[in-house]
This record gives sequence, C-alpha cells and structure tokens, in this order.
Amino acid sequence: MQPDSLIRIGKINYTNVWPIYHFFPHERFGSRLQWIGQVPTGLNRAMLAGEVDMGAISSFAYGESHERYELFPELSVSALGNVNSLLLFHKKPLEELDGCTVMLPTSSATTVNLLKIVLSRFIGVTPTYVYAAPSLDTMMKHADAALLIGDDAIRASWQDTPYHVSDMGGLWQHYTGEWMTFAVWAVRKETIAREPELVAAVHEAFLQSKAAGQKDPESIVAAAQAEIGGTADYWRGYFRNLSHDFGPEQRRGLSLYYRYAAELGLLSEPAPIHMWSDNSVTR
Ligand SMILES: C=C(O[C@@H]1C=C(C(=O)O)C=C[C@H]1O)C(=O)O
Repeated sequence: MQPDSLIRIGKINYTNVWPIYHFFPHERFGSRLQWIGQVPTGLNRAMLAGEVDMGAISSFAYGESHERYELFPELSVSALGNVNSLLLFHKKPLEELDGCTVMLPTSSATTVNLLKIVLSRFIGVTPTYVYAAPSLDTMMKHADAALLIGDDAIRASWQDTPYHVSDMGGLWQHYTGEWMTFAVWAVRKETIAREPELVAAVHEAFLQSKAAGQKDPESIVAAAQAEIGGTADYWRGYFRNLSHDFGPEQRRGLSLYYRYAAELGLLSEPAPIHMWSDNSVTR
C-alpha cells in the first residue's frame, strides 16, 4: 500500500497525451503525486492491479473493467476522422485480407479491437491476428498487414514504404459518422473514497493544464519536434486533428464502439460510461 495522501498517476508514453500533461502544475502538489509512464497496455494492467490510481488508459480497458473506475469529464484522446497515429499498413486492399496474417502491436487495446470491428463488421473479412512488438519492418516480414499506434505509427508514417496505409480514426468515421475515443482518464473507485479532495484537485489541475496547452500550442509543438523530430507544421496539424474533450459527442461514439465490441464478443457487455463528479464535500 502506498502512504495515504499519495496518488500514482499514469502517463501514456506517446505525444498524443502531451496537450493534457504538458502544463501540469507540479509545484502545487509537492510530493503527493507520483508519475508512471508506460505504453497504454502497461497502464491498463497497472490500473487494474491497483499499482496506478488514475490517469489515461485505453478506452477498451475501461470497457472491460468499468465497475472499478469512474471517468474524468473533459479529458480524453479522441478524433472525428483521421488521427495520423493509428495506422494499418497493408500489402493489399482491406477487402483482400480474408485469411491473411495481420500483426497487432502489444502496446494497444482500443485500436486492435477497433481494427477487428472494422474488418469484421464493415469490410467483411476475417484475418488471423498475431501480436508482436511494434516494429513495422519486423512485423511486415511475417504478415500482410501490421497495425501501429502512437509515436511508433508516426515514425513509420515518415518512412518511405510501399504499403497502403489506412487510418483507423478515418475508417471508423467513414463507416459510422461518429467520433472515436481512444484513451479516457480513469480513476479507481478506491482512490476516490480514500482521497476525494486530492482527486478533485488533480482533475482541476489537468483541466488547467489542458487550457494552458490550448492557449500555447507552440510550446507543445516545439517539445514534440525536439523529442521525436519532424517539422513544426507536422505537429501543428497532428495536434489540431486530435481532440482532448470528452463531451456528449465523444461519449456517443464510444458507446457505439462498446456496443459493436460486445456484439463481436470482444467485451462481455456494452460498457456504461460512469462519469466522476466532484462530491468531495459530501463524500
Ligand atoms: C490516438 C492514439 O490513441 C492511443 C491508442 C490506445 C489504444 O489503442 O489502446 C490507447 C491510448 C491512446 O493514446 C494513439 O496512440 O496515437
């Protein structure tokens, strides 16, 4: 058990969450917060095991264990259409992938299941799925298609490759007309019961950090360019395409995803979306 008054916060190791974390007011919390950076599936597992108290996880992982969590309002990684960092690289058209091998990255939960939904429900093909470490060249040696997410997808999209490239956010919007939410900000119910005021203060700090990022996107663009490479214009476009809101439109798209996931047997039921609200005064 961690000491009282300490909250462990997960941070996805990809640039897509920077607009929420970049301006976080760390000084306000002293040593009461601990930060744990991992790929999404690492954080999904750590949150479930109680090794992380709150933070970004795959929206699919929330769907699997929703009874343990509440979701922070106004925080997510979402898009209406192309994301540019959730990419399927494929050697032949999607319609010809039936019976082929498709490699899935071990880092992803939401997007691998989104790919299964799109291929099965909308394209009508059933490939064989194999999990692998996210490396395009190695994956494509053994497969007809490979999915990459996050910065791995961004770096691969800058390579000169002979493959078709399909954007998973774009495909979802094409077939459903809806938003898609890839990451949500979840908090464990035990943490809410133990530290209601601190949870409320962290939520408020994330909202302030997000607002500061919207006012000063150039700082985030410069940080991404320095750490990952690429041009300032690339990162401006990348961050402009993403939304970090989690309002009625994003929730409607996510609910549809949960329904389709349950219909395919990927989830045991369509997950309800429970929102956290600040009852710290009355709890
Ligand atoms: C937008 C992205 O969404 C990510 C995809 C996730 C998944 O597939 O499980 C989880 C978190 C998100 O950060 C991305 O990776 O670029």
